Amino acid sequence: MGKGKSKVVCGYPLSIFFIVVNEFCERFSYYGMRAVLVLYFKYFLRWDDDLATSIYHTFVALCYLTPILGAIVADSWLGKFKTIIYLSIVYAVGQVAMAVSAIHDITDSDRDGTPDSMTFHIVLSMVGLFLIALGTGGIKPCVAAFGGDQFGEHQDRQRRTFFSVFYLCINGGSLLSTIITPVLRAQECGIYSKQKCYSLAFGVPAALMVVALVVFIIGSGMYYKAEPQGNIMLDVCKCIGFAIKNRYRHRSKQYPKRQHWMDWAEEKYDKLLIAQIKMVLKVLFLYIPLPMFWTLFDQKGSRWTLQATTMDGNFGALVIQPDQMQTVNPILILTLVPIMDSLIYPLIKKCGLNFTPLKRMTVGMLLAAIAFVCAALVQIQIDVSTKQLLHSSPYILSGQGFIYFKLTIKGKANSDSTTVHNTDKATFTLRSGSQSCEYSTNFGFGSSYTFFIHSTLVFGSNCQDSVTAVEDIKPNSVHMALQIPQYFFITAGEVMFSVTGLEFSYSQAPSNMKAVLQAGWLFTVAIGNFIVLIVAELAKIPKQWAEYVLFASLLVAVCVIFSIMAYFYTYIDPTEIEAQFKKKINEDDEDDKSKPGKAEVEMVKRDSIKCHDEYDKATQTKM
Ligand SMILES: C[C@H](N)C(=O)N1CCC[C@H]1C(=O)O
Repeated sequence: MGKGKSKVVCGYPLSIFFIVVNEFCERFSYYGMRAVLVLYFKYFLRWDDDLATSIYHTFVALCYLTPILGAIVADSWLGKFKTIIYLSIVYAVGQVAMAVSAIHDITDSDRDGTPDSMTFHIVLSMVGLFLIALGTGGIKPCVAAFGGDQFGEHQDRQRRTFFSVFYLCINGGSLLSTIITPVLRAQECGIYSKQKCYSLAFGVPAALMVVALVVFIIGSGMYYKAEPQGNIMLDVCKCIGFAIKNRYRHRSKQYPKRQHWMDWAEEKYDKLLIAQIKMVLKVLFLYIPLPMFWTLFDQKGSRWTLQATTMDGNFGALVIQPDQMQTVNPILILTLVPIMDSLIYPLIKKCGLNFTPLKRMTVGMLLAAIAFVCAALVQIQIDVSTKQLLHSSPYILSGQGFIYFKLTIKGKANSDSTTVHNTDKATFTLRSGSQSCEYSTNFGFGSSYTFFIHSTLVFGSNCQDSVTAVEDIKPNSVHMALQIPQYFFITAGEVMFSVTGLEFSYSQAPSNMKAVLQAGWLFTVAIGNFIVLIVAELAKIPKQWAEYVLFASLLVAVCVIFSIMAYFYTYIDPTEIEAQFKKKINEDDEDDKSKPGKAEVEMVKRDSIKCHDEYDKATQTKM
C-alpha cells in the first residue's frame, strides 16, 4: 500500500505517474535549453568562446548548488509539495525570460536583423538563467524525495524501481530535447527580419516547464504530503555546534568518553534529533570522494566532444556532428537501466552475491575509469593517424604564377564561409567579371586543402583541369564509432553509480531530512563540475591521452578510498530507528511522571545507553 490517497496500480501508487511525467518534462526543459545555450551566447549575444564557456559552466554548477536551498525550504518550511509548485513557477518564468531575450526584433528598431540594445538581451537572459538555476536546482532534490515519500514502509522493491524509472524519464527528456532544440534553433524566424530561431529553441522548453507544472498540480489530490518539521537545518546546526562546544568544555580526562562526539549534545538536545544527525553525517562523510566520478562524467560535453571533432563522423547515410555524439549517453541509459534491473542484478543475486548499493557504486566508478582508458586509447590512435601538416602550400608555391585559397573541412557547425560541413562532393564557381566556370571535388572529414588556380585558366563550362588541390591536412581517419566503447562504459558506470546513489540517498536519510540528503548528493555533481574547471585551468598536460590516463588513475585511487569507507558503513533503516526512539521517549515520559525527583544526570546516562543499544541494533548490515 502507498502512503497517499492514491489508487494503487500493479503495486505502485498512481500518484508517482504524475511525478515521473513531471520529471520528464522538466528535464526536457532543462537539457533542451542547455543544448543551445553556448551557441546563443556566441552567435546571438556575440560573446567570445572563453566568456561563453565560463558562463555556461558557472550556470551548470549553480544548477547543482541551489538544491541545498530548495531542500532547506522544503524540509524546514514549505514542505516538498509547495516548494515544487512555487519554484516551478520561478523556473517557468526564467525559461520565458530566456525565450523573450532571444527575440531580436524587440530592440531591432532599424530592422537590420541585429539587436540594437545588446544590454537588454544580456540582462534579460542573465535574469532568466538565474531564475532557471534557482528553479531547476531548487525542485530537483524535492521531486526525487517526494516520489520516494509516496511508497509505504514495505515497498522497498517498488521504490527502487521508481528510482530507476525516474532516471529513465530524466534521460528520455534529455534525449528528445537535445535532438529537438538544435533543430528548432536552426530554423529562421522573426517579424521584421529572419534570424536563427533561438526564441523558439528556448520557447519550447518554457512550454514544457509549464506542462510539467500543470501535470504536477493535476496529481495534487493523490499525493502523500509529509509535513515540514520546523526549521530543521537551524536545529541541526545548533545541535552540532553545542556538541562541539560541550565536548571542548569537558575535554579533561575526568569526564568519561562518549561513544560518538554527537552524544555530547545529549544534555540539551532531543536524542531523536541527535540520532538523525548521526545518520546524515555518516552518509555525507561517505559522499566526500564522489565528486571525482562527476569530474570524469562531465567531460563528455567538453573533452570528448573536442576529441570527436578530430574524428570521422561519416556513418554512411548519416553524418554525425561531434556534439551529437553526446546523445549516445541518454540512448544507452534508456537501454541499460532496464537490462540492469531485469537481467543483470537478478542474475547476480541468483549467483548468491550480495551486490549492495555501495558495491554497485564502487563498480560504477571503476567502469568510469575504464571509459577514460578507452578514451586514451582512441586518442593515441588519433595522434598516430593525424594530421601531419604535409607542407605549407602558400609558402612553397607563392610567386609561381598561381592564385590560391585555403579550405578547411570541419565536423563542427561554424560560420566561416570557407568551411564545408560534410564530406560530400562540393562544387565551387570561379568568377572573373561575367565569366565563370565550375570545379568540383570530394572532401574528407577534418581535412584542409589549398587550391591553386593556374594563371593559364581559361573560363569555360569546366575548370577542372585548371585547378590543383593540395591536401594540407589529411582527413580524419579514426571513426567516431570508436568512441562508442567509452560512452558504453561511462554510461554503465552512471547506471550503477548514479541511479543507485539516488536511491541510497533517499533510503538512508531520516524522514525529516530526505530532501537535504538528495541535495547533498546533487552537491557532489556541482563539486565535480568545479574540479573540471580547475583541472582544465591548472593541469597543462601536453598530451591529451596522458590527461585521460591521469583522470582514470585519480578515479581508481578515489575508488579504493571509497571502497574502504564503504566497507565500514552500516546500512540503517531510518524509519525503524525513529520509531524505536519515539517509543522509548514515550515510555520515559510515562516513567518520569511516575517517579518524580530522579536525578537528571542519571537519566541522561541511562537514556544514552539505551539509545546506543537501539541505534546499534538497527545498524547491522555492512557494505
Ligand atoms: C543526462 C545524464 N545521463 C543524467 O541523467 N544526469 C546527469 C547528472 C545527474 C543526472 C540528471 O539528473 O540530470
